[in-house]
Amino acid sequence: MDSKMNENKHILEVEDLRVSYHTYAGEVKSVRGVSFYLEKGEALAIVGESGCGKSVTAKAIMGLIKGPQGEIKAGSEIRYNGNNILKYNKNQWKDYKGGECAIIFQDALAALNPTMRVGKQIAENLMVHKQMKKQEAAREAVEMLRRVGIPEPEKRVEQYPHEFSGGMRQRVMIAIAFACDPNLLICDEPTTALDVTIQGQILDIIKDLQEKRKVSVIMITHDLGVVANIAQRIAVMYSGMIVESGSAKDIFYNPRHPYTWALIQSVPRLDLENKQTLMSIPGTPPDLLEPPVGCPFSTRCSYCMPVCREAMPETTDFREGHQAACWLHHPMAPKVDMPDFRGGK
Ligand SMILES: Nc1ncnc2c1ncn2[C@@H]1O[C@H](COP(=O)(O)OP(=O)(O)OP(=O)(O)O)[C@@H](O)[C@H]1O
Repeated sequence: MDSKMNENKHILEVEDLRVSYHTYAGEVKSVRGVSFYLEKGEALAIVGESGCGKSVTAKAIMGLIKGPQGEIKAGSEIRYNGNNILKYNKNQWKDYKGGECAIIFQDALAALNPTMRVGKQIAENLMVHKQMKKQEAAREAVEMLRRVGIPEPEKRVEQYPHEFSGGMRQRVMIAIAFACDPNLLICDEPTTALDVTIQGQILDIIKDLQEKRKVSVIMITHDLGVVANIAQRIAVMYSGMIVESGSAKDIFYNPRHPYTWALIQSVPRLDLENKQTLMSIPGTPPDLLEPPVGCPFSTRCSYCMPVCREAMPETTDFREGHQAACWLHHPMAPKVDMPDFRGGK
């Protein structure tokens, strides 16, 4: 990737990110050479099963990997508007974390301050990041709650987080995140704990704010179904690596990695009506204490060839921006029948 050429287009470029945790059991290699970019104003989804390194990647971008247990390996780069944030000094981190990027976690109750009324929590952000006066910030806090769909916001600003339902608390988190007016928003499983109807409402709010404010979004989820309407591009993660990435259309209709095939077959598709059999992926992901030398998916892959257990596959480029790391795409690999995901009625 030519970083200079893309500096104006890409708000974020992650290159060869490697993150480990040092535990009593040994070194957990949580993220093992992840590279991706995020264009200004776009929404990118990072999708994969639990434990594949999605949250650790998000934490690295937010500067939340703490030593001595957590270590970002030398050679990793996270460039925000062209500058490697891993080389930031204290003040640069403060500006970046305070005003440039925000994160929405799955567990809103843990992320909110239980001792402070929600209106005050939003207003404080507005006072710090938008230099508003107290009264103006209090008025704007009401407006922000209204914008994220909280009824009777004038009353609700006076309440504490425990007085809100799960879905309403998630809306408060979104309001707080947007109060900083971020250019980059990371949503880490923002709807996982919520029921399906509320999930849809929360995703709509994020999508609406993203489009109106031209915020660049990274949406992290284990559920491919969640990203279909929100993400323009998708990166599929497995065992600390990105195994496939491309436009949402490429990933849903023309996926090239057997893990993506398995993921898609585990998500219900409305356009296939009753023609689809849902599958779960047999087996478990590899232990990140001792990741395999070959393709990490080889132990669960029904297309596995002997070479897959011996060496990591190279990345193959397909259509523009669509890549997958799988030996099946080597020009000399035996031809196999790939599943057809074009679907439709
Ligand atoms: N503080 C930590 N100490 C030790 N290991 C950790 C720590 N945080 C994460 N890990 C390990 O790093 C790996 C990746 O974890 P991560 O939380 O990024 O997964 P994930 O894909 O976000 O899954 P989930 O959705 O379940 O959080 C896992 O094996 C996890 O056990």
